Amino acid sequence: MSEFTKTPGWLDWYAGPSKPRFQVPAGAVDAHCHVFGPGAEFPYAPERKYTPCDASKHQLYALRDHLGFARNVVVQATCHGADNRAMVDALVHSGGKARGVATVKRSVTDEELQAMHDAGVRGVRFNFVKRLVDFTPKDELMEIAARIAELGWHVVIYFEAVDLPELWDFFTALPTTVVVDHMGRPDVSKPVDGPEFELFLKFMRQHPNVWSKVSCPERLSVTGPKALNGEQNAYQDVVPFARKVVTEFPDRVLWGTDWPHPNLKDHMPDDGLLVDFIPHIAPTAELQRKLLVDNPMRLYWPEEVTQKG
Ligand SMILES: O=C(O)c1cc(C(=O)O)oc(=O)c1
Repeated sequence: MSEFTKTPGWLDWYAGPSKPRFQVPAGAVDAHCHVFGPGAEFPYAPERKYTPCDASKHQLYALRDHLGFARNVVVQATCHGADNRAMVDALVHSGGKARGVATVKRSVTDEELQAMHDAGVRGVRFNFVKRLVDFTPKDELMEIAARIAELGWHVVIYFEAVDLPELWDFFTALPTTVVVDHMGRPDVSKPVDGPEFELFLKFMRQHPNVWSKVSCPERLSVTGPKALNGEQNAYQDVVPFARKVVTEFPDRVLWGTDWPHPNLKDHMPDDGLLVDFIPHIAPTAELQRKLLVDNPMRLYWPEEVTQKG
């Protein structure tokens, strides 16, 4: 029994997801997911902004197998702050089938970074979403970025679309590959060719080190329909945005379930139906293979990628 009480209104992850109709290519990577605790073993951080339900590594890997994925990238969730033990424990017990993205402070030692590297961590996450984290000074983040660059790691950034102009100079000064969570959270009620999303596309066009996760339609969608009850055409309002990114930058996109879907307020999607969303945004077998296999392998398991040509 955990001593933690969930945030009021918390939606637990969807039990008994359907089997996807879309069969992901062999070797597919779920490149954005989390573990929560379990709180009794890996307590949630005192500075957290929400208290989730537990979501263990065993449950994550059972979902991986059920959905037909081969590997995971486990991203440190903000409810664990800069205590990476639950995430690292998931990597260590994955049989080499999971890599991770950590959250660290300036005080992290070189030995701690090396230990995380040995466990499979390949990136750090900088979070600018105000409801999730307190502000970390940019000079501190830049110092961390310079240190992790030495290890060949990258930086994952999470921000809201309206904040991109203010963060632009910082993001474009980062010395590593930069991976944007959830397409920079576009407001999909605005036009796909409007100034807000154009700025995001310009960010990717002008900076070839910037990648994007085309994840979280369930979070971004305004009009649905929801990925529930067998719905095969879920989150139609997100499709033009994600498809635009996938087709324009096919070698710099990643996809992830975002399981266990922290902080959803409206509904909890059936993860099997979320997988069925993929062919709507990556319509060809080649785009699907790049999105689900080639790109995440190049970023997270480069030593397993055979050099071509
Ligand atoms: O939008 C969110 O609430 C959210 C939260 C977290 C986290 O708490 O780490 O991660 C995500 O990818 C998304």
